[in-house]
Amino acid sequence: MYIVTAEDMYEIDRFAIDQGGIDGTILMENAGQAIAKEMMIAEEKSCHMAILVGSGNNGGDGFVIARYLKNEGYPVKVLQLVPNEKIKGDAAYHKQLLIHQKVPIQEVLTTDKLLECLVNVDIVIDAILGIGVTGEIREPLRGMISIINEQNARIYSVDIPSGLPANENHTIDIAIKADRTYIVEAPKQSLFLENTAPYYGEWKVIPIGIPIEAYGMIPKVRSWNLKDVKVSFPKRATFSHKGSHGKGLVIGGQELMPGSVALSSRAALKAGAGLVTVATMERNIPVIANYCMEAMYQNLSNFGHIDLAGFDGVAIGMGMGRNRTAKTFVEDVLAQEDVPVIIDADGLYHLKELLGMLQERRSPTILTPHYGEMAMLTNQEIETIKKAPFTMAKEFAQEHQVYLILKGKYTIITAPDGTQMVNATGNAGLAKGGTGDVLSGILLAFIMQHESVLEAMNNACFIHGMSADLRIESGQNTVIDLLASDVIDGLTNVFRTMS
Ligand SMILES: NC(=O)C1=CN([C@@H]2O[C@H](COP(=O)(O)OP(=O)(O)OC[C@H]3O[C@@H](n4cnc5c(N)ncnc54)[C@H](O)[C@@H]3O)[C@@H](O)[C@H]2O)[C@@H](O)CC1
Ligand SMILES: Nc1ncnc2c1ncn2[C@@H]1O[C@H](COP(=O)(O)OP(=O)(O)O)[C@@H](O)[C@H]1O
Ligand SMILES: [K+]
Repeated sequence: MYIVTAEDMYEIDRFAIDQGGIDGTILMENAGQAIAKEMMIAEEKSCHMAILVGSGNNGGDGFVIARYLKNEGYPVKVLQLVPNEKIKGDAAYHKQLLIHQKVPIQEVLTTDKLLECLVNVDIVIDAILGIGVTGEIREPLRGMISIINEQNARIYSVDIPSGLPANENHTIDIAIKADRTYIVEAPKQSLFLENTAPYYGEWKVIPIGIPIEAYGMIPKVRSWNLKDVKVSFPKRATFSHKGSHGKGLVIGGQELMPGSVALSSRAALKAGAGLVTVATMERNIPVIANYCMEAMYQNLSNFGHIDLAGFDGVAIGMGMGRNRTAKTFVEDVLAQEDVPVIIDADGLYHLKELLGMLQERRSPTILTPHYGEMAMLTNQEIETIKKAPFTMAKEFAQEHQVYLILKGKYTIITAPDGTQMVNATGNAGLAKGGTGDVLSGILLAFIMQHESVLEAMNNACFIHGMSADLRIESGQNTVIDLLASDVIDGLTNVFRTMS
């Protein structure tokens, strides 16, 4: 599933029409028909539906939906919120089909009239504005959107809640607050942003018959799914030995934070790493070993140099602390260019002063900031990152030539060439200390076992979230009591589904 901007979507449509020879009216028919069918599954025939249409192609989808619902015997009324002369092109074609079918279309041009029309309506189908919205929402639509949001009726939006921008880095003016959105063909960026996602309500993507080649025209942003994981997940060879599965080093865990590296190292082993060594403070070793007795230990009490020779991957920074000596380790590790390095948590704090070293590295560097850490690394406000996470992540990864995992409800994974993936697994149970440490451990195991770093990152994020999801779905945990250690234990159930 590709994730698009409004401009990408228009380009894809154009390709389908110009190169694929599919008429725009057919795409509109496909969209409207498929959405109407979804509505028929979701709603009883006794429901009173009002289909609200605007001037563009989004309104055109609305005319098609009305035709199919009416045909099936649903009591629908079509409210056209713009004057007749504004309905043009493909939308006008589908309006005409509706007229042929003797479906009345009411012109509703004032908020008062709209209020009258919405009395006794159970369901509003919002086909007012799509991805073509620009600037501030103008009257009378502005007032109308406000009124619609105040109704008790359930609201189903077509493609995007009307008024909401499709792209990141736009200010929300006023928009429909949908209960459910039927997204036409491909999710738009705003579906994945904290401030805009809630407007969509539940959502479903409706394919409309665009040829797959059309996606070759746009920058690749895709969501990673279980099928992708199954294809790319490495098989464990029957004659393998512990050396075949990677020798990983976990560095971190200052005196008051032994749990962090304990979680990372145990997660790495549970995720299949062959051998894991933990470099941490001497006093912490017995505590950590109690939780992860399969790991080996190195004493970090004397800050200085750690020789990475012989290791296939390193994860550094979890619970490492922010004192200056800890920074020397990050610097030391980055300078040893031949080993892939994952930098997390306090390691990112120290990295802030070492960003210049990143471009020089010959092996992959993987950074795993959450939004707060990303703001720190880029000298931006958290709100700025939240508003444009795709762009911020891409610019950073390309500038510093790093792999970047921007962690959140939707995690954005970016390669140094700007390729982006979105991971949607995981739930609010993960919003708790230690879950990021677990992700670092899984990542360490996977980068040592996958040929492609990007696939390793995608699979690590997917599986980390899936483990949390399965714990909740199976009833072993709730989103309240889920612990980072439960996510590690849950890996068994995830790997069971991989074969
Ligand atoms: N071939 C295609 O392009 C297809 C498009 N589809 C639908 O078409 C939609 C995009 O169509 P359009 O490009 O016509 O865009 P819209 O349907 O969003 O309509 C844009 C129109 O809305 C009005 N408008 C824009 N900003 C406004 C504002 N701030 N205040 C008040 N009015 C404003 C203007 O009259 C503008 O021309 C998609 O969201 C999707 O629903 C689907 O039918 C599938 C095929
Ligand atoms: N609401 C949420 N829904 C889904 N995943 C979440 C949510 N909150 C956090 N996560 C995931 O949990 C992890 C938290 O990482 P992080 O903030 O670094 O935790 P810590 O540093 O405490 O270990 C990330 O993988 C993030 O994507
Ligand atoms: K809409």
